[in-house]
Amino acid sequence: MISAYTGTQVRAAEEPLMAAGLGDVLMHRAAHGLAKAVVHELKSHRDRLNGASVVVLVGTGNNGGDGLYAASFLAARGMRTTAVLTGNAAHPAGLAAFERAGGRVHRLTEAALPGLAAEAAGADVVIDAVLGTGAKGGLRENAADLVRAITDKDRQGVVVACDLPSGVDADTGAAVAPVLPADLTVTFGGAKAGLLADPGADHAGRVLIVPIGIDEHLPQPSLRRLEDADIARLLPHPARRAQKYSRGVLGVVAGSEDYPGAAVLACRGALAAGVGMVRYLGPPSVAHLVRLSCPEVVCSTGTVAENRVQAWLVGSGMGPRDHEQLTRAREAIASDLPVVADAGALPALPAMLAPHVVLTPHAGELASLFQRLGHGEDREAVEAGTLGAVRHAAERTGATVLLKGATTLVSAPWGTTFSQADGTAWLATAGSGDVLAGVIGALLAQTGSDVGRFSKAGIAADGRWAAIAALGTALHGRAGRAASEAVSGGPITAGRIADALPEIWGKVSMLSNSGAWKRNSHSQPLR
Ligand SMILES: NC(=O)C1=CN([C@@H]2O[C@H](COP(=O)(O)OP(=O)(O)OC[C@H]3O[C@@H](n4cnc5c(N)ncnc54)[C@H](OP(=O)(O)O)[C@@H]3O)[C@@H](O)[C@H]2O)[C@@H](O)CC1
Ligand SMILES: Nc1ncnc2c1ncn2[C@@H]1O[C@H](COP(=O)(O)OP(=O)(O)O)[C@@H](O)[C@H]1O
Ligand SMILES: [K+]
Repeated sequence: MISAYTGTQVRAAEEPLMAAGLGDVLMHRAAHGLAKAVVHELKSHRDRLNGASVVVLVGTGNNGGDGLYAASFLAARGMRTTAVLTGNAAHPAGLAAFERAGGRVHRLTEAALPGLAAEAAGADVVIDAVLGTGAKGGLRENAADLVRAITDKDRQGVVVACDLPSGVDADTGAAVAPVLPADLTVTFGGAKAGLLADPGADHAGRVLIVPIGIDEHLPQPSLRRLEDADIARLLPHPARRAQKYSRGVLGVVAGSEDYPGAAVLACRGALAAGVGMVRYLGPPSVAHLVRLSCPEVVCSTGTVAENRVQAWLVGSGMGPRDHEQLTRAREAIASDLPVVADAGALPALPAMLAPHVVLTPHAGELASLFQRLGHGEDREAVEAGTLGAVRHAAERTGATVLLKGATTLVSAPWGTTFSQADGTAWLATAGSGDVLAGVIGALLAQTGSDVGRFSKAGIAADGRWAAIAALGTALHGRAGRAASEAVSGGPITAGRIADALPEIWGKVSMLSNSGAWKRNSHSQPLR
């Protein structure tokens, strides 16, 4: 599991060590980690480190100090290093170390700007050490002009951000332009939440976490990301004496005369994600198509209450005129069972929901939801601050909210938040969200009542709905990537995501099963 923290949390964790006089030690650890990462980047791009050119953009605070110390280590290894001081001061000890190591120092003035921008654009590495966790707002004046000038040029080398790209908010991921987009962000003490939420994640590139010895002082993370080992631990496996009902039944209320395909894709997603059975409720023409496409699905009639299931999926491919389906959706939401409420169900929600109801809007749908709730956040505002938006929506509705996008965020109403970025942009294809809703529905049906599975992984009972939604997102993303890789990185259709999912499930599960497999391979076969 990747844990991420707000800037304030990390600074508070540094506090006891600072008070013990270890501030310099922390900074040296950070700077060493940054320098090592730069060397690693350089080695993957060129044969010799000697003579490589490094330009470090330096701010007035400790972030600039990290950059200067890191650059001094690089200068000592024979690299041509230039520091551009963007403010009227710089970390004194860091600057002295840099000058001792033979680095060149330039102050950023209007006159010097074009030349320095050209040097940065031509450098093998640019280190962005202008602003870190202490920043308020975006880059000021000259520094902003310099970043614009560098961005406008054809760059040769890589950009490495020190702690976070300057202009990105460490807590929220909101960004104030201009931001120099990084290929790699080297972050200290713990990942900053803003690196795992868009638009911050857009600017961060790859993220490397450098430990600086503050782990024991870090609080509960503000944001988490499931990795392969977590997925392996959380995925359900049928007990030896399982039968289809004990494995979980998902009721699907989706599709309409206008969008029958959504029902099919939701069912395919659910079937691929290991559910014991899918029961479909909907118009006869859609049920006919579902039967033809997925003969495994049992099509039922009657009300929601008349159909026994462990979880519901409602809303995919439904419109405002699909009254019978909307009635079913409302009944499912009012039941005490876990529910995924997707697409067409979102406008039909009651004012107050509970965490076992998982809403799955994209940014546009979340903006519409806010407008119905009397809040002014439009789509642009949601996209400019996805983490704030998803948390606000969860608090306002009482539901678990999953905001879809390149980075998908899931928030429980009291703040357990997950960020998953497992997929590929090829997932942005019609029907992809229907498959995701099916996958999450299937996982709710299988694991919703299994509180122990999540508590063993450190996830509180009330946070498990968000964890299940994150788990589904992680599988969906990985399946999309695998489907695209199967066609050499080419485009995919939504159905392919479902087709690729069982193998992804199997491969990831082998991580947790490997111990048992080893034991089995040593045991004698029965004769
Ligand atoms: N604690 C430690 O020992 C460790 C800290 N570490 C490192 O320290 C970083 C945090 O350092 P920090 O607190 O000095 O803040 P930082 O992000 O450098 O910026 C604040 C400075 O910039 C200025 N400024 C503010 N806003 C601005 C703007 N919009 N545009 C321009 N300038 C602006 C503001 O001055 P002002 O002009 O407002 O008076 C202030 O001087 C952290 O991210 C990590 O890299 C690591 O080494 C681990 C050990
Ligand atoms: N650029 C992207 N990179 C990765 N995943 C994406 C990207 N854009 C969309 N997705 C994912 O694709 C799915 C699209 O869902 P949705 O917008 O509901 O599509 P539809 O309504 O057509 O089914 C979501 O899971 C979303 O997170
Ligand atoms: K920075």
